[in-house]
Amino acid sequence: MKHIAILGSTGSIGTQALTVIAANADRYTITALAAYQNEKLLAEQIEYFKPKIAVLIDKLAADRMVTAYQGKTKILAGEEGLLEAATFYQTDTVLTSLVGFAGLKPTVAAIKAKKNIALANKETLVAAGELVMSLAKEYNVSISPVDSEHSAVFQCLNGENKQQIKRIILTASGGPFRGRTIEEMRNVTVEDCLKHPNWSMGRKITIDSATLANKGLEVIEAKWLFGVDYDNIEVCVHPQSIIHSMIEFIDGSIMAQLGMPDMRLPIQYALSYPERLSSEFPRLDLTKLAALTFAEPDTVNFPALKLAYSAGKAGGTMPCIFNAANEVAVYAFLNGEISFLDIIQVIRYTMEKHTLIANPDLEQIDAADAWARHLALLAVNDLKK
Ligand SMILES: NC(=O)C1=CN([C@@H]2O[C@H](COP(=O)(O)OP(=O)(O)OC[C@H]3O[C@@H](n4cnc5c(N)ncnc54)[C@H](OP(=O)(O)O)[C@@H]3O)[C@@H](O)[C@H]2O)C=CC1
Ligand SMILES: CC(=O)[C@@H](O)[C@H](O)COP(=O)(O)O
Ligand SMILES: [Mn+2]
Repeated sequence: MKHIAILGSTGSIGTQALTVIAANADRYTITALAAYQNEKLLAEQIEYFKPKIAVLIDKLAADRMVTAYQGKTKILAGEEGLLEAATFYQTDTVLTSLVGFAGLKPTVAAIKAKKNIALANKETLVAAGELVMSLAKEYNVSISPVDSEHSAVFQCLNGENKQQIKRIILTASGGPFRGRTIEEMRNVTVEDCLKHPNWSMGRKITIDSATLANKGLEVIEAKWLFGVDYDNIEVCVHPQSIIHSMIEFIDGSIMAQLGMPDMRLPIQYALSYPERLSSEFPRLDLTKLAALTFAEPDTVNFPALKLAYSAGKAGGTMPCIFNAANEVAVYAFLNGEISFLDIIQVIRYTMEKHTLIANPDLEQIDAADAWARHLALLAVNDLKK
C-alpha cells in the first residue's frame, strides 16, 4: 500500500488523481488532502477517502468546515496546516497539484521530511529548480513528473543513459490562438482563452497555454528535471497533442511517447513508477487520426516563450521573477483588469527591473517572488489607467 497526500485535491489534477486512486484502492490510500477554499468538494473527498488530515488554506473556509464537520479527519487551516499535510509521518508520496508559487514551500517541506514527490506544480521548479533538485538529492527522494510532456520524456528515458540525450523536444499544442497575429489577439476575451483545443485544465494553466508561457515554464521545468542545457531543449508545435514529447539521442534516434490527451495516465505513471498499471483510459487508435503535424513555435506573436528561455538562461532569481509576474498578470487578466496582450508587457517590465541574485536560497527566492508581485501589480495598475 502506498500512502499518498494530495496538495491541491480539488483542482483539475487533484480530482483526476483521486479517480486514479479510487480505481486502484488496493494499492493506494489517501493520508492527507489540501485545497485552498473549496470546502464543499473537500468535504465530499473527506467522506469518500477518509484522510487523516484535511486542510483548507483559506482560514475562514477552514473555520466554517471545522464548525460543521463531525468525522474523524483532523481539519487544519492555513499555511501551517498545509505544511503539516505535506510532512505527515504516514505519507510516502506527496502529489503537488496546488497552482502557482504556493506549491514551493510545502514541496520543500515534504522533501525535507523524506517524502517522494509526484510533481504537477511546475512553478516549483521554475522558481527554485536548483534548490529543489539539490534538496531531493540530499534527502534521497524521487521527483516524478506529472506534467504530460515531462512524463513523456521520463517514459522515453526509461532504461536509457541520460548522458546520451542530444535534445529534448517538448511538444506544444499552440493553444487556442495558434496561427494568429498580435493584431488578431488584441481583443480576445477570457472566454476565448479558456477554450483550450485539447486539454481541460485549471484556469491559470489554460491562460498560460494561450500565451505560450506554459511552454516556457515547461522548458525551465525540463532543464531541472532532466539536467539538460537550455540549448538542447526545443519546442515543437504539434496541434493534436498526441505526441506528448520526444528525445533525440546522440545516435540520431528519436523516441516519442504517444497517447490520448488524458492527464490520468501521467498521474498514474508518476504514482506507480517503475511499474505500469492497467487502466480503462481511452485508447489511441492511430488509424483514426487524420494527421500528426509539426511546426516551429511563433515567437514573434507569442513572445512569452523567448522571455522564458532568457529568464532560464539568466538563472538565479530571474525564472522566479518570470513566474511571479506571469501569475500576477494572468489573474489580472482573468479578473478583467488588463488585456490578453498586456500579460506579456507585465512580465517584460518586471524582468527588466530586476537585479538578479545568483544561487538564491529559499528566503531570497521568497523575497524575489514578493518583490516581483509588487512590481507586477504596479504595472497592472498602470495598464488599467
Ligand atoms: N490541469 C492540468 O491538466 C495540468 C496542470 N499542471 C499543473 O498542475 C498544477 C495544478 O493545476 P490545475 O489542477 O489545473 O489547477 P486548478 O486551478 O484546477 O486547481 C488548483 C488547486 O490549487 C488550489 N489553489 C487555488 N488557488 C490557490 C492558492 N492561491 N494557493 C494555494 N492553492 C491554491 C485549488 O484549491 P480550491 O479548489 O480550493 O481553490 C486547487 O486545489 C499547476 O501548477 C499546473 O501548472 C500541469 C500539467 C497539466
Ligand atoms: C496537459 C499538460 O501537460 C499541459 O501542460 C498541456 O501541455 C498544455 O498544453 P499546451 O501545449 O497548449 O501548453
Ligand atoms: Mn504540460
